[in-house]
This record gives sequence, structure tokens and C-alpha cells, in this order.
Amino acid sequence: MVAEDRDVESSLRPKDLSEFIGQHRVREQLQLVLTGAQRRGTPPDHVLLSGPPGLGKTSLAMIIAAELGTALRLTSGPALERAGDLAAMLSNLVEGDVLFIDEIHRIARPAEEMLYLAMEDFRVDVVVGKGPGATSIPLEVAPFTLVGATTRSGALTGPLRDRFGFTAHMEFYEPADLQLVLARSARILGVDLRPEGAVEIAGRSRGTPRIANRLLRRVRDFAEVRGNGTVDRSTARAALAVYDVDELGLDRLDKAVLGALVRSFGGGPVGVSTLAVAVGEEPATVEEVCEPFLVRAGMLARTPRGRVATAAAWTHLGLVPPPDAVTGAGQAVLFD
Ligand SMILES: Nc1ncnc2c1ncn2[C@@H]1O[C@H](COP(=O)(O)OP(=O)(O)OP(=O)(O)O)[C@@H](O)[C@H]1O
Repeated sequence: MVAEDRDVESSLRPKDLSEFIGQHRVREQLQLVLTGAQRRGTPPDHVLLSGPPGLGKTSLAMIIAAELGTALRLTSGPALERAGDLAAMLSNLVEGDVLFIDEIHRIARPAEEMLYLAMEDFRVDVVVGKGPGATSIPLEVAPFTLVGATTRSGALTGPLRDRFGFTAHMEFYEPADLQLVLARSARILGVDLRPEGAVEIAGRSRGTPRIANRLLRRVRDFAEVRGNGTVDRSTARAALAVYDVDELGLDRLDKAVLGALVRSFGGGPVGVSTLAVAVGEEPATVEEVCEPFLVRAGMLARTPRGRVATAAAWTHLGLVPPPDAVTGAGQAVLFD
């Protein structure tokens, strides 16, 4: 992400639960968890935030710390390669702190095992030395709340998942909620966004606030350079055509995945790794970024034998679906 976009994105983050749009169930559940703990005067249970990228997990972690009036310490699964990395982080915590671990499913095994004890008993055993002379030194950890974020809750080990007292399943946003996100962002950025412009952008944002905000910034560029700065329906449509975002919000990679599935593999079934190679992407990107949206849009089915393009995918690509193509009606049983 370029510097300007990063600065703008942080200015758009909701600062408290009342500013957090949509996700009504998660908000209600989280409010109860936080208020209950505050009344008892204890740090709340550990929270796991699960869902596709860009739905507001980092924002929610910041909000949790803000609502509790405590500090947020940020790290990520890939940064915790050794148990020592985590021990250093944990030993610096102050009572009540919120420790946020992004991509927690990617934490290394020794660090994960250390985390079990820290989450349960607020202590860790630090092993000093190697071989027969190694000793384990117990270390107290200040009571804290762990907030883990994951795009793949299924990849979490059972023991880690079980140690979270509350799991928030973040869903893709409805277009109406995305319009509210866009209206709020436009207000903050000083963009003259008309309601029909917001409808147009929201409908192409893949149910994801981060994408909505990004498209708003690109449409604003277009409106300022080629128009009078106002984002109405026709400006939004023209701008999004320039950026290759189609009417359903499918971007270049989504279209490449569907195109490969249909043209190179006859509609599937095909394994995700093969599909990723065909489009020159990492399997994790295809699996965690493209697939959840394509499944939700009814274009892709996950079957035990691999990924399959639905009839809607063929049609969307301007092709005639084969007679045995999976239809929308079959999706519910095929999707996991
Ligand atoms: N509910 C919301 N209301 C308003 N804006 C939101 C909401 N959720 C997310 N956003 C906006 O979307 C952007 C992305 O959110 P955030 O970084 O929290 O997502 P994320 O799920 O943590 O993604 P990742 O896991 O990929 O980091 C934020 O900068 C914020 O502007």
C-alpha cells in the first residue's frame, strides 16, 4: 500500500463501537463481553476475530482496547517465529493490556505452545540453555486480553481455538452498510459523494469496507481529474470501468481465477494449488482472498474433489455453461 493510502486508511478507521458500521451481531456480542468484564473489574476473555481480509478485524481490536481504556500491543503470527519473540512481548505487558496477534493461524508451534499457558494461567515457562543443562524459568505475565485475528479459523489448532472465550465471525457487509461506510469516509475525506454514487461503489466492493474505501479514493481521483470532483452515478461507473472493476466487483484476479477454471479446466473440479499456479498467485491468496467472495457471489463451489465453476460463472464470463454445470440451487450443499 502506498504511503498516502495508508495514512488515509488509518484516518478512516472507526474509533469506537458506535462508529463501527454493520456487523450488528458481533457488535452486540462484543459489547456484552466488554461491559460484563468491566463491571467485574477483570480483563475480558480472549477474543478471536475470524473472517476474510478487510472486514475490520484490526479496527475492532483497536476499538476493544479503546473501549477498555487500555493500551494495544500489536504483533502478528509470522513475526512470532520463536517462543522467545512471544516471551519478550508478553513480559512487557501491563495489567489489562490488549495483545493483538494478526494472522494468528501462522504462529510458529513453540510460540503457540507458550501462548496456551499465557492465555490460561498468565505465566510462561522460558527455557534457558540447551540439552541436558537446559532449565525452565517460570515467568509471571500481567493479566491481559488476547485478541487474535484470522482469515482461516479452520487452520487454528484445537487447543488454541479452545482457549478463546469468544469468537466473532465477521461476515461480508451488505451493500446498505457499505453505503454508510462510504458516506462516513467521504465526509472525513471531504469528497462530494452523491447517494447514487455510493450505491454504485458499494455494489462493487465485494462486501468489504477496505475495498469500498479504496474504490472511493480511486473514484475521487477520477472525479477530480476528469470531472468537477462530484461523485455521482455516472462518474462512479466511468471511473470503475477505468480500474477494471466489473459490475459485481470482480477484479482482475477473480476474473483470472474464474477464467482459468472455465477455460483451462473445463469448469473443474480442480485443486486450489493447481488453480493458483495457473493464475500465478499464492494458493493462500486464492483461498483466502478470492474464494470467499466468489463462493458468496455464487460463482464458485468447493467440492470434495476440488473447485468447480457454477453456471453463473460461465454466464458472467460471457460463455454458455455446459449442461452439467453446477447451478445456484446446488450451492448450499456444496459449499463448506
Ligand atoms: N465496520 C466498519 N465501519 C467503518 N469502516 C470500517 C469498518 N470496518 C472496516 N472499516 C474500514 O476498512 C478498513 C480496513 O479495516 P481493517 O484494517 O480493520 O480490516 P481487517 O479485517 O483487519 O483486515 P486485515 O485482516 O486484512 O488487516 C479500515 O481502515 C476502516 O476504514
